[in-house]
Amino acid sequence: SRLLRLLHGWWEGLKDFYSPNSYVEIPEFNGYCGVDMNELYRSVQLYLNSLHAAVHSRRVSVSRAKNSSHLSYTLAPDQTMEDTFVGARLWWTHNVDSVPDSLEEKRSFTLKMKKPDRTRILSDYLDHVAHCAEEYDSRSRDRKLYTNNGHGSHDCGWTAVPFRHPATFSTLALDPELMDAIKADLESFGQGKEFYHRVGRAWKRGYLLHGPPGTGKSSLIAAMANYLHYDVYDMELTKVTDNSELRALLIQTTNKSIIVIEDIDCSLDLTNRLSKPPAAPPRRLESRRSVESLMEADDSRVTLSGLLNFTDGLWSCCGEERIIVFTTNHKDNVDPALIRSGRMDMHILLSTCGFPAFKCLAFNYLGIEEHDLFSIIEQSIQAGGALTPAEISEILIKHKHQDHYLALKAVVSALHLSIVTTFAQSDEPFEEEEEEVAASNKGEEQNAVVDNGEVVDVFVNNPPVNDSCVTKNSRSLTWQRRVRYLIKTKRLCEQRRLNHLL
Ligand SMILES: Nc1ncnc2c1ncn2[C@@H]1O[C@H](COP(=O)(O)OP(=O)(O)OP(=O)(O)O)[C@@H](O)[C@H]1O
Ligand SMILES: [Mg+2]
Repeated sequence: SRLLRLLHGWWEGLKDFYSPNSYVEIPEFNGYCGVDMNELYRSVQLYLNSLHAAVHSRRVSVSRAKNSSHLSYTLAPDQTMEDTFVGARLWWTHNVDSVPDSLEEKRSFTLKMKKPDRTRILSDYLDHVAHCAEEYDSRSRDRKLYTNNGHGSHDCGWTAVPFRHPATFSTLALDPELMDAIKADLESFGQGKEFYHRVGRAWKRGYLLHGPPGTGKSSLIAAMANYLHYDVYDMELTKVTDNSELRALLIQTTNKSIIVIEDIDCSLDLTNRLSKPPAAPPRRLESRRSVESLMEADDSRVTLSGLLNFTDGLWSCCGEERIIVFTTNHKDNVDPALIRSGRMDMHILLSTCGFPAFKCLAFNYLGIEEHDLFSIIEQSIQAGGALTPAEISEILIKHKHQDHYLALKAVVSALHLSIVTTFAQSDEPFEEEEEEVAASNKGEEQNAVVDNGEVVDVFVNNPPVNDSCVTKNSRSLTWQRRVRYLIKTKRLCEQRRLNHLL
């Protein structure tokens, strides 16, 4: 049998010598006994999957992992698929051999190419394969949403569920300039590997999202995760018992992930650092460090300094491609140390809906890009109508089976109510000129006032929906004046009523 093997070897060598082709084998496992997984094998598998051309070859194996939403295609055993690279043609074959006396199989890919191509392109081609595979893996893998629900131990503090939030940048109603800025920032972060290494910074970035409830902070986080194909770690700070648990949680997070701490000002008493009673003077010559750690030991909760270490201490660099996002409704309540630049690199204010953002919502919810009422809505927003995207989407959902006119009219009413409420709460004096305009504009409103004094409600329930109420000079100003006039009348009515009561 030794002779046979020798002859076989010679025969193969001879064949190789005269064959115009060259072959490269990529086994699934390294070494003879096969214990180490060969990374390249997996890359080739992903690469062929990414080409999707595998689907066109005669036989493919299709599989789906449990809970996954993606099908994965692989070449069936002994099937061949063709690829091209810088003008060369290459053929991949998947080999599956059964191992004698065992249930296991020996798998490998064979790459066939013309002999001259081997020296010319092989190493570039394999780099290309690895690169495409990595890209494909990060795009197609199922992402996870992790949370520290308090049941986990230090070994595994996170529990995961599939992350399938549908928010994307195209469904998000945002000021277009802000949206572009955020996207550009995320993109340059995602491609910044070399940059961060070159300048000696940890490859991470912090975003502070602030703004009133319902302006899309959580939705933006989901859109960011979907945009970059990152996992999300939703950290519930109140469930973390102490700083060391915080660190343990940090270490367990994977690369390419967003770590979120919502309502940062509510989850931690961030003033504790400033309002802490002065520590008793150290009795002996203790080092400053140990005094600090004693102070922290007092309250075994997570402290501000623990959180600062979390965001940019040495341990925060234990991985790469991390984004940390804090959200808050009141930026002023957050300790400045926590959000100084370098920790939170970009501060994003999400506020009430501007007109472009409204148009985006109207398109998403009603499927319309233009409508007669749009100009009225634009004017009302300019005149100070402030509704959050959440409030507007709520109105649009409520009316989604009705006429577009009714839905938009409801938005106009809500905007006017918000203007009226804001103005009514302020006690800005009216200017002379406005008084005059108001006087000259007396009309239906006056009648309404005479009726019962609830002029504002009349106005709000019957918003003027065409240009008839707008003078020719300046639309938005007239709107504002009109509203202010009404408020003034309402204030007067209230005053009269109060006087009457007195
Ligand atoms: N900018 C937006 N674009 C589209 N939809 C939005 C936007 N903002 C809010 N919404 C809608 O309003 C709902 C609430 O938004 P979200 O949870 O993102 O607000 P939030 O800012 O995180 O509020 P909170 O401060 O209360 O956590 C979402 O379900 C979303 O559909
Ligand atoms: Mg939220």
